[in-house]
Amino acid sequence: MAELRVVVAGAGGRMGAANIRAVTSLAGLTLHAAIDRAGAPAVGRDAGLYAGIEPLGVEISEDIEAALDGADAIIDFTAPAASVALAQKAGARGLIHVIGTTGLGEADDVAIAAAASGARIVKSGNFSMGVTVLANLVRKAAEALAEYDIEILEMHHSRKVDAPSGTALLLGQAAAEGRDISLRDHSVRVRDGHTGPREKGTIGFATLRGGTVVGEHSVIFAGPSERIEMIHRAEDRAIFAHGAARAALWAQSQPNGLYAMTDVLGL
Ligand SMILES: NC(=O)C1=CN([C@@H]2O[C@H](COP(=O)(O)OP(=O)(O)OC[C@H]3O[C@@H](n4cnc5c(N)ncnc54)[C@H](OP(=O)(O)O)[C@@H]3O)[C@@H](O)[C@H]2O)C=CC1
Ligand SMILES: O=C(O)C1=N[C@H](C(=O)O)C[C@H](O)C1
Repeated sequence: MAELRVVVAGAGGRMGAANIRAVTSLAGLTLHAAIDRAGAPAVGRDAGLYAGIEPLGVEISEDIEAALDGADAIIDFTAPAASVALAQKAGARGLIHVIGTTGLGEADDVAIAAAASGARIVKSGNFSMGVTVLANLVRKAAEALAEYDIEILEMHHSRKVDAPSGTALLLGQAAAEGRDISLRDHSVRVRDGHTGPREKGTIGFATLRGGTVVGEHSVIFAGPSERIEMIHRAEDRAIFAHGAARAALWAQSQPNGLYAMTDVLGL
């Protein structure tokens, strides 16, 4: 099979750099173009040098349409509005679109699902193998421990702009599926002041921010006289970038549609 020609979106960002390193180091992919927000400081810089590796001769560009000409796939860890716009372009051109962006609203999700009629879109709040497997374990534990209270705690670096994290919501969704309830109707995202006792059957979220933490998530099942804690600690952004690259390669042999990382891993 020919090498997959990948456009890395958000090339000037933390994940953009990790994605450039992954795409240029893994077999089966080639860096076709790198793009960033119009006017961003990375625009005009060599994508390799910006990502801390050797020069690649690929300049980070703000011209999205030119970048997509001749491309097969977009790996996109940017911002919600940018990801929706890229999904629509991927749909119009029949591309593969891997979306790692978090903080998407309901309208964004609807627009991305609509774009997937013309594209192969793989979207996940976390592209690591560890979290994808953890979500399956959480679903099973939530079902088996039907009476236990579920709390999800996450900590990320001080530059993160959305909360709860996409991963916390993904794990919450897995727990809700295990309980056969709607996460939207059962989640408690903030506690402050005189809250009263915990409402039975809810899924609580707590958010910590600070320093350079790549990403830590705990799912706590608290029952009578015992507690189970499932913890994932991300140590390097390469785990997300490698998962995204794997998703792009997997999507090559799929029909148009919207997929999750569980589909990629066959879970
Ligand atoms: N699903 C997963 O596995 C993971 C998801 N993420 C998510 O990925 C996203 C990015 O994270 P991170 O790299 O840390 O954030 P950064 O802020 O470091 O990077 C985001 C990049 O996207 C750029 N950008 C913003 N708007 C546009 C646009 N319209 N077109 C092109 N580029 C744009 C930003 O430019 P500028 O700064 O100039 O605005 C920046 O370079 C977040 O939503 C984060 O939560 C992160 C890690 C793993
Ligand atoms: O913004 C980040 O950094 C991360 N975002 C994702 C999330 O919101 O869960 C994934 C990872 O935890 C890092």
